[in-house]
Amino acid sequence: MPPEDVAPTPSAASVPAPGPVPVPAPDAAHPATSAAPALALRGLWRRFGEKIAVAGVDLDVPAGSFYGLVGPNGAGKTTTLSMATGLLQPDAGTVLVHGQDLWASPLQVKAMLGVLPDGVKLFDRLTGEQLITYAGLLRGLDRDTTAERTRDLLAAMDLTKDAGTLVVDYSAGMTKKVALACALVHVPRLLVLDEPFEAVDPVSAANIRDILASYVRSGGTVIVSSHVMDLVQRMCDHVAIIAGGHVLAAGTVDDVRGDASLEDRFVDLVGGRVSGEGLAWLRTSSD
Ligand SMILES: Nc1ncnc2c1ncn2[C@@H]1O[C@H](COP(=O)(O)OP(=O)(O)OP(=O)(O)O)[C@@H](O)[C@H]1O
Repeated sequence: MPPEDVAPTPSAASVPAPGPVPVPAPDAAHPATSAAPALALRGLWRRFGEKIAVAGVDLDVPAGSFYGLVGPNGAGKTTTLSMATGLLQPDAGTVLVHGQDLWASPLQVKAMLGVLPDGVKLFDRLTGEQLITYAGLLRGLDRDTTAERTRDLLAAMDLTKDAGTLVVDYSAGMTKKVALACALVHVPRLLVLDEPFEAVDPVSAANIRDILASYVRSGGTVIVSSHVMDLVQRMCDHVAIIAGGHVLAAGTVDDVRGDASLEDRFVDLVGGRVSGEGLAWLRTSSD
């Protein structure tokens, strides 16, 4: 949905139920302070040794948008999102979240963020219920609110029956879902999700999409990275295509894809298709 089509902020109770739980409206928890983009990246650079992972990324994510970040393996998506969320210091550039400089005021800015990082270790010797509770209390919620939201989030993620299981014993998809619950519990203004649907079953993925769509309708902003072009085309209203640490295209999904599908546009821009001819030895029959 383009930001201009975002409905006026409804109360949490009037948002269509995303699965079993109504997610509190982000703007109820964080009154709007400005019309600045939810996220503005300016001249972001990051090098690892000789490897330049991110080479001058500029990006504006409009407030109230559902923004997809796509790119081939090694494009720099995770590095960009890590710098955008305070997990990795940029070599150069600025990160503004709702107009505030993240690296200048990390504590204030991080209070507005909910982050599902890729590959960051969780406190997995806690149960799922304990981990969400810990995230809520760490974010300054009171015990009653934390308990209520933990229960709702466990239900929304289809984890109620596994609430007492240690996270270390969760499957990959269950781990992703409990980490997403931790990112949501304090009702951030900006949710940054690195490959949130990876390893998640189709029913849970549909429930999560509903939760995120409802969150956006109620005034929040979501950024997701994904390799599933069809999903991004259907779910997101904006998209950026990144390759080699650069933004190749960014804007509304319709503007970026033009008359083609997002996948075709992606392949056109990024290139890299190879024929299987070099793998002649892989054929199983002799003809
Ligand atoms: N900690 C690190 N040390 C060295 N190189 C790194 C490190 N993190 C990332 N890189 C390199 O930076 C580049 C960008 O990596 P990044 O993880 O940001 O890509 P990505 O777009 O998220 O990829 P994928 O889609 O495969 O997850 C890659 O070449 C990667 O090898």
